[in-house]
Amino acid sequence: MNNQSYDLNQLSASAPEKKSTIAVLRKLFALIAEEKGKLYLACLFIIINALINLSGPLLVGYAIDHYVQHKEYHGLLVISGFLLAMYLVGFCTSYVQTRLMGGVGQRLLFQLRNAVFRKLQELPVAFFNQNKAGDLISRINNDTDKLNQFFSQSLMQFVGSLIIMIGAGIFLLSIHIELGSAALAPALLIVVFTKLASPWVKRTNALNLKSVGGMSAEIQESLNNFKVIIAFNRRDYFRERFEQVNTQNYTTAMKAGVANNIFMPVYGLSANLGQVVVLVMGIYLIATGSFTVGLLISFLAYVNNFYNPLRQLAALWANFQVAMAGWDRISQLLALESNLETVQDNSFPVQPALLEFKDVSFGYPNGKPVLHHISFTLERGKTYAFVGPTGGGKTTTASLIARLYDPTEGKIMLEGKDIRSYDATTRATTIGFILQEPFLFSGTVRENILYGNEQYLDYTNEQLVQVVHDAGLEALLARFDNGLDTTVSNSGDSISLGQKQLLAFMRAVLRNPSLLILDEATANIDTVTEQLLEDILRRLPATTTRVIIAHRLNTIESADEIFFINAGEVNRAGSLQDAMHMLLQEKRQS
Ligand SMILES: Nc1ncnc2c1ncn2[C@@H]1O[C@H](COP(=O)(O)OP(=O)(O)OP(=O)(O)O)[C@@H](O)[C@H]1O
Repeated sequence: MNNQSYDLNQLSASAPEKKSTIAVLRKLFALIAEEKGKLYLACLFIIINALINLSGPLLVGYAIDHYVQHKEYHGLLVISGFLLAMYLVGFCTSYVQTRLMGGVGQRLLFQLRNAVFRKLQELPVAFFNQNKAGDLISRINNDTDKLNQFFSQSLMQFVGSLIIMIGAGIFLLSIHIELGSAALAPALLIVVFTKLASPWVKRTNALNLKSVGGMSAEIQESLNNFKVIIAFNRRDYFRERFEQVNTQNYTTAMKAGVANNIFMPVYGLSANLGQVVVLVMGIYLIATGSFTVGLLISFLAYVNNFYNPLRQLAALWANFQVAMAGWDRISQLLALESNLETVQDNSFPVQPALLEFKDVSFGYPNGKPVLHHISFTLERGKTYAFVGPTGGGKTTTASLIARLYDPTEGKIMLEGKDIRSYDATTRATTIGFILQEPFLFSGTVRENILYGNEQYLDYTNEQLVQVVHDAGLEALLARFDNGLDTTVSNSGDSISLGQKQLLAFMRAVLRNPSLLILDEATANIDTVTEQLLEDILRRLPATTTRVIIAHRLNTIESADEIFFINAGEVNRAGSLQDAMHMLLQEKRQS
């Protein structure tokens, strides 16, 4: 039911997206819909530029046949002046077009990165469990930039080259249909080759982007764990692993390089074939008197005008395949939907329990079941303890209460209503969760304790200190040298683990939740401070329900009820002694 896989690498392997190029381009253009005006203007300039390029050879041919051969230098000067003016206009339109498209590409990049980041924020915890941060960063940074490069640098060149090519083709056929057809014939070779080679080029680039993502994930993992690496002297091991992914990246990049350059020689060969055909046939036609020298020069220039853009198209086509491979990786991510959907629950429960598990089962995606048909209730104002052996399922149960995941079977009711019917904000204000490994943001103590709490955002430090005092948290704040202004850097790495837990505790208590879950929240705190936390917990409003997960049984002495969680079951333990007994007796089976 809710065991959807979010592993992007697995998804791409099992269901490679098959979308037409036009459909993809349409989707991308929709992202920059407000840039339409600029796109049209850039298109207009590129058309002007193409027309200038196309009319050049015709004028040159005309000048040779009418002025050079008859030695009419005035006419020649006029045509030369005209050509110069045209090329200057061409320079200006080309410059403006490049600037316009540079902006469009950057805005597309901006929109894409926003869209990907927004999507990341919508996705459930299961998604982050199954994907490596480094690979996601690579998708946001690297893959989106491939699209930017195509849009800002290649797209208009692509359009321009196409127009010049089509125009030159038309001129060639209209000047002399037989000679024109002969000149264009080698282009068929290109069409067939492009059709055959493109899927391979795209695939090779996709593999390369994937290995860039893999390398980024490897770097991220070793940077995150550098302390363990140094402490265990595992530098060699990580160096080897990095060398492995780097070698893989090198190999895929080399293959992508070959693939991206494969079009160039074939296109060059066709262009040369075209020139040779025209030269041979053209000289023959001049000899038979059915063609002029001026026309042959114009003709050769148009053959150039046809094949040069084609050569450019070879490079641009490769860029396009890279961009499409990048887009596939981005669109896989954008297509994911959170499986934590919101449901309607219009019931009006009378005096419901604060929280109820109704026949709940749960297992992680691709993992074994963790909870089997669990039912229990949590009443308002009571303190509950979850105990059990390591890996027994305590954190999983707490994560289900906070709706980090949905049950695979059964229902969880919050205040008598399906927990899935609450919006994320209401749920987060009702349920406070202090995680086993609290995460802090770089900033100050103030910013961290007000994280996700709109209520006190506008308070001055003095007012906030008063709030902290009223909540009985002042002794905790005193553990930080500069109080609210103490700097927390490196995502909390600059302070001790115990201090991190204190901050997470303050953050949760200040939100005044109806249900506060503490998952091993005091594991790194000294006994005196722990006593302090217990006092603070006791002073929470009488209606606040507390769920304490702890291995140290003394921390749960004050619990009203103890649940023993193990082997997929949740059982009432009765007293602390019972819990102790169960812990000693039970072998972990889950
Ligand atoms: N993100 C995850 N993906 C897959 N399996 C997981 C995940 N988190 C936990 N598990 C598995 O679920 C089971 C229960 O884990 P859980 O963290 O709930 O245990 P716990 O009782 O809280 O343990 P501890 O006391 O060590 O914190 C374990 O077998 C664990 O391996």
